[in-house]
Amino acid sequence: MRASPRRVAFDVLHAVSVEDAYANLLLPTRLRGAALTGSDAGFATELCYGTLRRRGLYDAVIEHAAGRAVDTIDAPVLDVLRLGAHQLLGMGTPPHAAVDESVRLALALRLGRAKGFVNAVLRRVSERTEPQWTELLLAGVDDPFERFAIEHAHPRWVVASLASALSAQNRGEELEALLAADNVPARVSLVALPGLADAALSAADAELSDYSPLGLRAPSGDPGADPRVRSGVVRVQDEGSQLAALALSRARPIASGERWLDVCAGPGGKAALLAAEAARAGAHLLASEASPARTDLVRRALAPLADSVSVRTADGRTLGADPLERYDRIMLDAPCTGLGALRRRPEARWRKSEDDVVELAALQASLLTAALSALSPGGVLAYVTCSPHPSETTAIVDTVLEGHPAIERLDTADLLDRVTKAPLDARAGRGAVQLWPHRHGTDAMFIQLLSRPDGA
Ligand SMILES: C[S@@+](CC[C@H](N)C(=O)[O-])C[C@H]1O[C@@H](n2cnc3c(N)ncnc32)[C@H](O)[C@@H]1O
Repeated sequence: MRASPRRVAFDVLHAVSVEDAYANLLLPTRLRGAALTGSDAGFATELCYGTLRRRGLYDAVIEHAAGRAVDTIDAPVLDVLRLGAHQLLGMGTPPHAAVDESVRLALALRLGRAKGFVNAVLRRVSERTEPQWTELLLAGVDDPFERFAIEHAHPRWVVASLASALSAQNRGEELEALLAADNVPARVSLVALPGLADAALSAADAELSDYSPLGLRAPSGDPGADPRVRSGVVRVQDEGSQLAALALSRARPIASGERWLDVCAGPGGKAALLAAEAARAGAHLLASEASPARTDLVRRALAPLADSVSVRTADGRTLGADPLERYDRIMLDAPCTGLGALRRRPEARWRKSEDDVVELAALQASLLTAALSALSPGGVLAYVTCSPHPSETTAIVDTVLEGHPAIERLDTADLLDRVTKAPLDARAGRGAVQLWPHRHGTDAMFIQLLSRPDGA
C-alpha cells in the first residue's frame, strides 16, 4: 500500500528520534519509496522538517498539555504528538483534521492503546494558538537567551553561541533575525561546474545567484529531475559553500601543475567545484576523506572529473609526516557542529551539545596544524566551517597560528569580494569572512585563507 505523507513524515521523524538518522538524507529516499511527488511530497517535507526544527517548542507544549514530562511518553506516541502539534501550531491545519489524522496515524502504527491519550493531548494543544502557547511558556522567564530559545525553538546554548559569534562582529542586535532565518527552509541553490556546465549560466530561464559567479537558484520541484543535475555537472550546493571553494581556487592565478588537496572532502561538494577549477588550469586535486563510506560518496561526486582527480581514504591528522607530500592549495573544510546550517539540517540543533564543541575544536586544531605542515612555500590554505561558533572559527585559527609564526592571514574578505558578483560585506575581523543566513541567504560559513610565504 502507498504510504501517506503523514506516514512518511512519521517514519523519518521516528528514525531521527531513535536511530540518529539524518532527515535530509532519509526523507528523499522515503519520498521516492512511497512515490510521493508534487504537493504530497511538499506536505510530507514541511511536516517532517517543520516538526524537527521546532521540536523543543512542541515538546514544551506537549508537556504542558499532557501534564507529564515528554521523556515519560513512549517514543512513537511522542512523535505522533509532535507531528500533530506542528500541524496545529505551525501549519494551520484545522483542529478536527489534525487531531483525527493523528489518531488515525496512531492506529495505523498499532498504537491503539494510546488513541485516547493522543486525542486528549492534541485537543488541549489546539485550545491555544502558537503565539498564545509561546506567551504561556515565557511567563516568568527572565533570562533573555532562554526567552529567545523558546520563541525561536533553539536550545539555549545555541542561542548563546550564536549571540557571541554575532557580538564578536558588532552584530549582536541581529540575533533575532538570525534565529528567525534558521527556521525558514533554505532555497535550493545550484552550482554550474566551470568548463562542464557553463551554458547553464546563460540559459534564457536561468535565475542567477546574488553572489556566486557560478550559482543558480533551483526552480521549484525536484532538482534531481534536471538531467544536468543527474549527470553531476550542475550540482545542488549552498551558495556559501560555492564561495568557500572559490575563495581558495581564485585567491590567486593558478599555475599549471599545481597540487591541490581537499583534506575533509566527504561527501564531495566543494571537491567537485575545486576539481573543475583545477582541471581548467592544469592543476590536480587529491580529494581525501577519513570515512570509507564518505570516500565512496566523494568518488561518485567526482565521477564527471575522474580523469583529473585522485581520491583516497586518509586521516587528515597524519598530514605533514611525509616531507615529499606538499600542496600548493589546501581546502580544510573541517568537521564542525554545523550551527551555520540549521536551515538545512532541521534536527541538528537538538542533537548537538556544548560537549561536541569542545571535542570538535580539538579535532579542528589538530587538522589545521597537520594541514599547515603540508602547505608548500607560497601555498594557500582555506580553513572553513559551516559553523560561526567562535570556538570553532576564530579561536582555532588564533590558537594554531600561535605555533606557526611564519603563516600569514590573507585578507579573505577583500579577495572574495573580487570573486563575487556583488560585495558581501562579510568581514569578520583579522581578514576572515563570515557569511550569515539572515544577511546573505547562505549557510553561516566561516572562511579564513592562510598562506605560507615563499621561503618559509
Ligand atoms: C564538513 S564535512 C566536509 C564537507 C565537504 N567538504 C563538502 O563540501 O562536501 C567534514 C568531513 O570531514 C570528515 N572527517 C572527520 N574527521 C576527519 C579526519 N580526521 N580526517 C579527514 N576527514 C575527516 C568527515 O567524515 C566529513 O566528511
